This record gives sequence, structure tokens and C-alpha cells, in this order.
Amino acid sequence: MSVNWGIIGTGNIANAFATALKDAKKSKLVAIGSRSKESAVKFGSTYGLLEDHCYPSYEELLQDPEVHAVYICTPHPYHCELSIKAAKAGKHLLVEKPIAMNTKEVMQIIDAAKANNVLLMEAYMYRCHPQTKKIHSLVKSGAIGKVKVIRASFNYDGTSFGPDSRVWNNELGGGALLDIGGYPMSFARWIAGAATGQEFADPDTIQATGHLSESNVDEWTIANVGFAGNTIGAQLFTGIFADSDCTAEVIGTAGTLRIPSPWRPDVPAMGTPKIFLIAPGKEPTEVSYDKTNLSVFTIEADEVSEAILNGAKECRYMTLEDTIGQVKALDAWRAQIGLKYKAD
Ligand SMILES: NC(=O)C1=CN([C@@H]2O[C@H](COP(=O)(O)OP(=O)(O)OC[C@H]3O[C@@H](n4cnc5c(N)ncnc54)[C@H](OP(=O)(O)O)[C@@H]3O)[C@@H](O)[C@H]2O)C=CC1
Ligand SMILES: O=C1OC[C@@H](O)[C@H](O)[C@H]1O
Repeated sequence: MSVNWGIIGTGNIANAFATALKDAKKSKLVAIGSRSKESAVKFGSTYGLLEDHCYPSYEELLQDPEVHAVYICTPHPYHCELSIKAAKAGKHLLVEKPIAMNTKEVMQIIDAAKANNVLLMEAYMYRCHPQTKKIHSLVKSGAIGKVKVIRASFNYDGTSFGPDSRVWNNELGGGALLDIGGYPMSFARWIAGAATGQEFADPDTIQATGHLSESNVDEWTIANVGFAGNTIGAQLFTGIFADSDCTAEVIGTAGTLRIPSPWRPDVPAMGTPKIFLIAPGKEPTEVSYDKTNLSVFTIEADEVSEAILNGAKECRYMTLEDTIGQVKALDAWRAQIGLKYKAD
């Protein structure tokens, strides 16, 4: 049994997801929705879709009874309205990160998903990868003793996309924090959860600084975050001004986990997909885990499809409560650096 997927939007990540679905076991691409027939047909012909399943509007795709689940991958400000429409049309939902612009929007989406009895997941795909699962289980089992500090960063050179790209445009939800800063925050929240016997943890304190561009989006921002009564600290850094650090570290009383490629362990060109354990006074050793050649998007789609086939309404790697904690943390971080969007 497999789940039939439709994709909403034909941009960069839509192509990565459609490519990844070719290797999926429980997920099949059956339809594409675009704002234009031309780009829908172009996309559809690349991925072998029937022309009558290449829709010239997102709304028409939502009326296709063959589509069970949709992957929403437009710029972030459109996620909320489209997710609510899709839920009302009875489609299960995998919505790209950030699932919405702020807490108010996230609550509206969750209400719509619950009212229409459909699954909803915010697409933090790296959480589904075996590398991330291994890091989580190492922390949970006490392999590095008591966790004290988490450090995580995600950066890229957004200047190469040009000033008109969505990442520099406030109206399109631009800026580092919402595009990639959510990864370090979601990592810290998940690891602090594993360290304290919970699925995830929410910050007690967030102190942030950052710089806004002329186009009024954050070029870089850094946060110091306290968890579990300030017994665990996290230092999080994100920026879109240059290709720079994209790593994570979890530091405990009995050792450190060093992760050179936390976000795309499926792409060796983006960093070494290894976990290193460094015991005090010892050389780093590599920790083995179930290696796979599959794309993070293949793994994510099949995790979501399996949950749908099992009748679940959320996926364990990013539950609805986790998504609420995540958006509240990002709202609090944004408030500290004065970053505002139309939706606020
Ligand atoms: N998980 C991951 O690794 C990644 C996640 N993302 C997330 O996916 C989303 C999309 O990012 P990405 O694919 O890079 O974006 P792109 O700009 O490449 O594509 C976005 C698509 O959304 C549609 N769209 C609808 N309204 C607009 C609008 N006003 N302006 C521009 N496009 C619009 C367009 O499709 P059409 O014309 O067909 O309607 C467009 O192709 C973001 O929320 C981002 O955070 C992005 C990259 C990686
Ligand atoms: O989620 C993402 O990860 C990779 C980045 O290049 C992209 O802009 C972002 O949306």
C-alpha cells in the first residue's frame, strides 16, 4: 500500500522532493499544482506525471480525489492559508519549515488539521534521518553523561541568490532565522528533551542579537538559550551572508558528540556524514549507525506515509506539540532582534 502525493509549488525543494519520491517505497507522486499551467506541465513532464494531473492552480490540485497527501513548499507566508485549504479538502499535510510565520498561524493550521482529521507534520526532514535518530538515542542513553551545552549552526551564502530572491524579501518571509535558523533551534530543543527524559524541551530563556539587512530581514542572528532551569545551555547561530559553519556539538559531563553535517547527512558534498564521540582526554572515535544512501526527503516522505497508513494524525519525528514549542521559540527569538513580518 502506498500514499498518493501532490506537490504545491514547483520551486527548488519541490524538485528535490519529487526526485526523492522516485526511491520511496510507500509514497507515490501523482499530481503537481502551480500558479501556472506552463510550470505545472514542465514539472510534471520531468517527473512522469499525466498532463491532466498538472494543475494550473493549487486549489484544483486539492480537488483531485486521487491525491491523499500534499507537500506544501511555497515561500513561508503562504503556508498557513494553503495548509488550511488542504486540510478542508481532506488532504494529509507535510508542510515545509517553517510551517507558518508565527504562533497564531500555527494554531490555525493545527485546528484545521484536527477538525478535518488529517495528519500534519512540519517538514524538519533531518529529524527522520538515521544519523539524527542515533544522536538522540546516544544522548537519551547517557552515552555522554549529563548534557550541559549544545552548539548548533546553519549558514549559507544567500548573496549568491541575488537581492530579488525570497531569502532577502521580507514579504516572502526572508531572512536566516525562518529559513535555516529553525534547524539549530529544533535540534537544541530535541536534544535538550532527550537529555531530560522528554520528547523535546522548550527554552526557559532566549537572549539573542542579530543584524537586519536593508530589505529588513535578518542577515545573521545568534541566540543563547537556556533549558531545564538553565542546567542546559545552547548557543545557536544562523546567517545568510556567506557559506560558513553548519555543524553541531553536544557536550556532556562524560564526553562530546561532534556532528560535522547535522542537516544534510545524505549529501556527502555538504559535509562528513559521521558522528564523533570524544571522551575526555581521548581521541575522537566514529560512532556507527545504520547508514543509508537514501535522500532525507525519501526517508521523510515514507515516514509520513507510514504514519498515514497507520491512521496516525502526527509523525513522531515532529509532533504537533513540538511544532508549537518550535514556533514559540522562534517568535521569542525574532522579538529579541526586532524582526517583523506582515503576518505579525
Ligand atoms: N527542507 C529543506 O531542505 C528546504 C526547505 N525549503 C522550504 O521550502 C519552501 C520553498 O522554498 P524554495 O523551494 O527554496 O523556494 P522557491 O522560491 O524555489 O520556490 C517556491 C515556489 O513557490 C511557489 N510560489 C507561490 N507563491 C509565490 C511567490 N509569491 N513568489 C515565489 N514563489 C511562489 C512557486 O511555484 P509555482 O510558480 O509553481 O506556483 C515557486 O516555485 C520554503 O518555505 C523553504 O523554507 C526550501 C529549501 C530547502
Ligand atoms: O531548509 C533549507 O535548507 C537548505 C537551504 O539552502 C534552504 O534555503 C532552506 O530553505
